[in-house]
Amino acid sequence: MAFFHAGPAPRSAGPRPGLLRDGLRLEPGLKVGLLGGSFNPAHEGHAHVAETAMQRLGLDRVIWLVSPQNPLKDDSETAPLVERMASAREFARGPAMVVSDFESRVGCRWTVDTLRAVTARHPGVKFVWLMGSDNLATFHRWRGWTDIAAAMPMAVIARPGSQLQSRTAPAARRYAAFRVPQEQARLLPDAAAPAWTYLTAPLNRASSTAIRAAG
Ligand SMILES: Nc1ncnc2c1ncn2[C@@H]1O[C@H](COP(=O)(O)OP(=O)(O)OP(=O)(O)O)[C@@H](O)[C@H]1O
Ligand SMILES: O=C(O)c1ccc[n+]([C@@H]2O[C@H](COP(=O)([O-])O)[C@@H](O)[C@H]2O)c1
Repeated sequence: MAFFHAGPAPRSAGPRPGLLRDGLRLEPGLKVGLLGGSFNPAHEGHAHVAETAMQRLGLDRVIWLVSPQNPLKDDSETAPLVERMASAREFARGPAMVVSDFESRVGCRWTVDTLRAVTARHPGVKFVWLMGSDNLATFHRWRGWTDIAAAMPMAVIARPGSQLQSRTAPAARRYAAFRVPQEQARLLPDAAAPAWTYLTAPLNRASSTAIRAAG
């Protein structure tokens, strides 16, 4: 199957830059996971999330969206974007993983804006938002969180230390009726938002905070 079509973007996509550089575009119908993160630095936990989602959801691609700055985190500890892009590339192994500076190029910091920009630029692509369960626990504090949930289906990957808290979080309760059992996770990319699933993969303990503390 051809994943990418090289050449000019179609008229319907407009002239605006998309998730990929170099004149490449994502074919309509592709199932694409979006893994937003600070990657400060990247680590095996990110590869674990991306690979788990790829396998369990049957994704064609996972795009690692390197955030210019998490709006809820202190920026004094954030390494320059070029360093975090390079770090993400070290762990995003294989042709199905793509590291993107889209948010920096289009000037988005808030995920709700990013998802609007992404879906407008890539009509017909089946996107799924990916995140660890620590982020589900605090998801209700994100700007426009109900709009994010309405923008595309979401897959949450279990992370040590946040599993119980995330399962009882306001977002989990609000969208309980739209939860797809993990045994049926392959249906998620074709499901209508706010469908979501919670994947209890084997756990991975890696964290950027621990790496920074050790370094
Ligand atoms: N070990 C892990 N297991 C599950 N999800 C993870 C893991 N590590 C990171 N994630 C998820 O990957 C995404 C990007 O994470 P991020 O770049 O913030 O790394 P982090 O290790 O959480 O960083 P920090 O410790 O600085 O907060 C988030 O959705 C986060 O929940
Ligand atoms: O938009 C928000 O309100 C918001 C609040 C917290 C985190 N995010 C996004 O969540 C993703 C994971 O962030 P992080 O720092 O945990 O890697 C990343 O894409 C952030 O931009 C987004």
